[in-house]
Order: sequence, then structure tokens, then C-alpha cells
Amino acid sequence: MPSLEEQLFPSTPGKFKIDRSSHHHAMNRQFHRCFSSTSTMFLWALFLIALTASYLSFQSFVDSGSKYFTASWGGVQWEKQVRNSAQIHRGGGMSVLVTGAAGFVGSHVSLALKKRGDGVVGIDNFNHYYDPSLKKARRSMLAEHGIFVVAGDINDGKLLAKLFDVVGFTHVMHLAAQAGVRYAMENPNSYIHSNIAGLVTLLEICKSAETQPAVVWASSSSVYGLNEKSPFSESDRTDQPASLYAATKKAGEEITHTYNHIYGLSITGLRFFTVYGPWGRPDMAYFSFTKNILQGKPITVYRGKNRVDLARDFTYIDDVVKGCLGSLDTAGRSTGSGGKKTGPAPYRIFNLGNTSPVTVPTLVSILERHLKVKAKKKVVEMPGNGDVPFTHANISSARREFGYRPTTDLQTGLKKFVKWYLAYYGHNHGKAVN
Ligand SMILES: O=C(O)[C@H]1O[C@H](OP(=O)(O)OP(=O)(O)OC[C@H]2O[C@@H](n3ccc(=O)[nH]c3=O)[C@H](O)[C@@H]2O)[C@H](O)[C@@H](O)[C@H]1O
Repeated sequence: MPSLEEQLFPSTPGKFKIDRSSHHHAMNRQFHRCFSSTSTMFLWALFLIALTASYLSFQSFVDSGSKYFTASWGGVQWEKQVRNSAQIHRGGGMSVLVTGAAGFVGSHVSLALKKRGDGVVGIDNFNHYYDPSLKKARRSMLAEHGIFVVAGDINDGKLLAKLFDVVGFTHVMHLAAQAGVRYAMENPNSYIHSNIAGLVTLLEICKSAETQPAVVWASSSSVYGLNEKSPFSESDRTDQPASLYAATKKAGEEITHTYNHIYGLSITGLRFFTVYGPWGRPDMAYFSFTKNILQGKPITVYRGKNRVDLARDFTYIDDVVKGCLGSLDTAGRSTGSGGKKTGPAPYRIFNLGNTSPVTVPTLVSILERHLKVKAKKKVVEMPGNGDVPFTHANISSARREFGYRPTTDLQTGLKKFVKWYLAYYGHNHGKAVN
């Protein structure tokens, strides 16, 4: 389809063919006669100029119109919603911008903050990495508690700047990210878009704010990569990532460090260890296993080299939420203003794990017990797609700094997850109905 511009002003000379065949001589003569007088030519030129001018003004109308009509944010009503949501209802409370608020950890943290009286504004791009209807359901749940989640991308600097115009956020809880270890091989650019470019856009806005917020953000246990020293301590090496996901999270740790160093932003990076629970992520193993077991479909259980089972330091969502709030409470101020540093600010990194790894086959047997259904297991050797053989957090640093103490074992946490899953989806979710 030629563009409107091409149709009006063809750029290819070949498209303006003058038919010289004898059949059309009469028409051609008329055509020439038409142009023979200079006054007619002048009129034609005027007509063309008018046409061009009206086309150009139509174009600019379309441009400004699309900006106006497609904007999903802005306006008096919208600003009011943002302001109301950010309102603090306790003495000494904070106003927090939560990115990825319609996500798993984001929705839980938003709710916990709101419940204790802090102001919360969420932002989420509702992408299709997994079923957006679950994200929308989380947003409705948050709306019932007076939390407004703005539909927008953290790469939209104008939107972020606007949010900071409307609310003087004291803290940013940055949880928006492209998650998933193995999906990085399918869609590497989405990791760069969210975890690198989006992070930088967000930090640029934070550093430019008149009163800079303190930033707490989600790194990942995956930064330990092929580290074999166990348990993993924050000071262990993190220069051997096994996936692009891990590499972008590691890059995030370095990028946030430069913003701390140059602009005085207070930074806390949290290395989450395979977080699970109600309202969780459907792409994660415990969630997809549950779905498949209930549907009577086989599940694939990866196994490491030499038939060694894979293990994860599965961490229950409520424990992680406590860690997030503890981090926000102890974050310490950013020192800069309007892009200028006035002194050093804290830069911290904490493991938020459970300190007791569980193997994947054990995870499956716990699910079987809770679901009262036997799984059809297909055990295959771990493909080289980004997985690491095990994770195990040393959490003494978070314990020391803000009393982090996980209290939920996998058995108990999965029971709560299964209860939520059955209430939300029912027993027959996704089953073919005959
Ligand atoms: O701690 C993190 O920082 C990361 O935690 C999570 O990654 P992982 O620990 O890989 O969790 P998850 O996919 O649930 O696989 C769990 C186990 O099941 C095994 N697994 C997986 C799928 C499958 O089909 N079969 C299987 O055996 C698999 O081999 C693994 O051993 C987050 O997704 C990630 O976003 C990031 O936050």
C-alpha cells in the first residue's frame, strides 16, 4: 500500500507514465492545449501549492491529534487519581512509586504499603509476557484498596517526569522488569528494553527530581550464576551469569552504582530468590506445574549433570514483602537535588532468600500432596538455556540491617498458593470441556 504521501506526490518517475500510443493522441492534444496558456499554468501551480499546504496542515493535525487521542495518561481527573493514591495516612509515612505494580511482587508490596498508611502510586505496562488478565485482576484488587496503577512504560520518560511533577515521591520501589530466566533466549531484546533501557530512564528521572527519592529495586539471585560457594553471600563473585536475564540484572547493579556515585541517589538492590505464592507468575515452575498436574498433562522436570537434582531457595512472597518494606524503611536519604550531588548516599545490596534450598522433585511431591493428584513427570537433563544448578541465600546481612527473618517453609507456602489457585481458577482451569 503506497503511503498517503506517495499517492499524492509519487517519488518514482516511472509512475507518471505519459501514454504516447496513437489511441490517446486526442487526449494528449487536449492535455497540451490545457497547458498551453500561461494563465492556466499559473492556476495549476496555485492549485498544487494549495494542495501541498492543506496536506501538510492535515499531517500536523494528525500528529498532534494522535498525541492527544492515544495518551492514556494526563488530564485533571488523572492527576487527581494519582494525588489521592499517593496520600500518606500515617505520621512519618512515605509516598512510594511502585513500578511493576500489577506484577506479582509489585502488587503484594503495594498493598502492604497502603495497608500500613503509606502513599502508593503504581505504574505497569501490562505487557503480554504472561496472561495480562491476571495483571488486570491484581490491578482491580489494588484499586479496591485505593491504589491507582498508571498504565504506562518505564521507558516513557515524559510520563515518569509528569508523575514526579504531581507527587514528590520519597521512595521508588522499582519492580518492573522482564523476568524469566529461559525466555531470554527467545526474546533477548525485551530484557534490554525493560531491565537496561527502562532502568536508565527511571534513574534519570529520579536523579533530576528536586528532592531525589531513595530507590529500592529488584535484582536477582541469578546474578550468582555459576558461583559454587554455598550459601551465596553478597560479597561473592557475580561475574559469571548463566543467562541474559542474569546479565541484565547484574548490569542493573552496576548502573545503579554509577547513579549512586555521580548523583547521590540512595540505592538498595534486592537479590530475590525464586519468589512464589498467591497471585504469582504463571511462567514459573511451581505455577505451571500446578496447572499441568490439575489438567493431567505431563510436566518436565529438569535434572542437573550426573543425575543431580536441581534445587532452589524458594522464598515465600510474604517474607519477601517484609524484606522490601524493611529495605524501604532503612534506605537512607538520597543527597542530590535536580541532578547535583551534595554528598555520599548509601549503596546497599541484600539477598532476600529463605536459606533452605529444596530440590525440584521435592517441590513436585509437595504439590502432588496439596493437589491430591499424581504428576506425570518427564525427567530430562537440564538444557543449556540459562538455568543454574542450585541457589542458596545467606541472609545475615538483611537480618542485621532490618531484621529480615523468613518464616514460611515451602510446604506451608505452597499450601497457601494452591488454596489461592483453586479459588481463583477452580479445579478445571484450562481443561478441555467435552
Ligand atoms: O531467583 C531468581 O532471581 C529467579 O527466580 C526464578 O527463576 P527460577 O529459579 O529459574 O524459577 P523457575 O522458573 O520457577 O524454576 C524453578 C526450578 O524449576 C526448574 N524447572 C523449570 C521449568 C520446568 O519446566 N521444569 C523445571 O524443572 C528450573 O530448572 C528451576 O530449577 C524467576 O523465574 C526469575 O525471574 C528470577 O527472579
